[in-house]
Amino acid sequence: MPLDEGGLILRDSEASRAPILDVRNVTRVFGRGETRVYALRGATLSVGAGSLIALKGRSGSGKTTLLNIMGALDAPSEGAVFYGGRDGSRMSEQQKNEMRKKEIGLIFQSFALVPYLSAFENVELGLRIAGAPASDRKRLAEEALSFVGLAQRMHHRPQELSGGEQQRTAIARAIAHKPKLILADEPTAELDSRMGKQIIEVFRELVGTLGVSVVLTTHDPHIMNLVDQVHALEDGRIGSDTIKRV
Ligand SMILES: Nc1ncnc2c1ncn2[C@@H]1O[C@H](COP(=O)(O)OP(=O)(O)OP(=O)(O)O)[C@@H](O)[C@H]1O
Repeated sequence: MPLDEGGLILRDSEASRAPILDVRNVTRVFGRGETRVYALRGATLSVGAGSLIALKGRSGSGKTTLLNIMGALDAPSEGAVFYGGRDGSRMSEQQKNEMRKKEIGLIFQSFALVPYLSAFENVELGLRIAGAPASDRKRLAEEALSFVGLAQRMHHRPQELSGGEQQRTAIARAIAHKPKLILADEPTAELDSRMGKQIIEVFRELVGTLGVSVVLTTHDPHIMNLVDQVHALEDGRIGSDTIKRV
């Protein structure tokens, strides 16, 4: 019987059946008194293995807050989050850090690449932070950059790459350590529609070939047509117009 890091004992069948991420009735409140803001009010979402999911919603609807909680960068005020069956509230900060480094890949809108490092060096730095052994880093970085179609451009710095290539470098950095879950906050917002579509194709291939799950936020209706599920956030709730395509 596997003993998970949070100390919960799971039966084999339960462990394999558990969604990779389960957000249950999560409320997140910021501030106190008159400045109190409910960023999430009872949001529930389950992410199965190998799914490509979009979160949509107007500005301030709680998308980034939900993504941060999914990535264990933030914790709910009420409700529960289970990471692969592990109850987040029973995990220490160190356990969450380890999980984040090994099991989750984060991609931000602004790419967050180090400007004076090449694409390869940016990905290698990410692997170093994730604790990948030195002997594996070169191979893993090259594999990830080839996967996103940057084998020929990996020794260029971000400023010598197009917006789409920079975003693909950020994806390579997020996938190089082979996480189970990728969380991407508006990954296509700064790209034109053709490049945005290419990025979704990279995610689609990750989901199809490696069984990774991707949750992204977007305002773009074209992107929503390309994913498996679209969940609408409205005033901190996951609304009834959730569309499921699978
Ligand atoms: N650290 C914080 N302190 C106080 N209020 C916050 C904090 N983070 C978010 N909020 C508030 O919570 C609400 C939800 O914010 P969030 O960033 O999750 O929305 P969003 O849907 O991602 O918006 P956008 O599309 O503009 O990025 C907003 O009203 C925001 O002002």
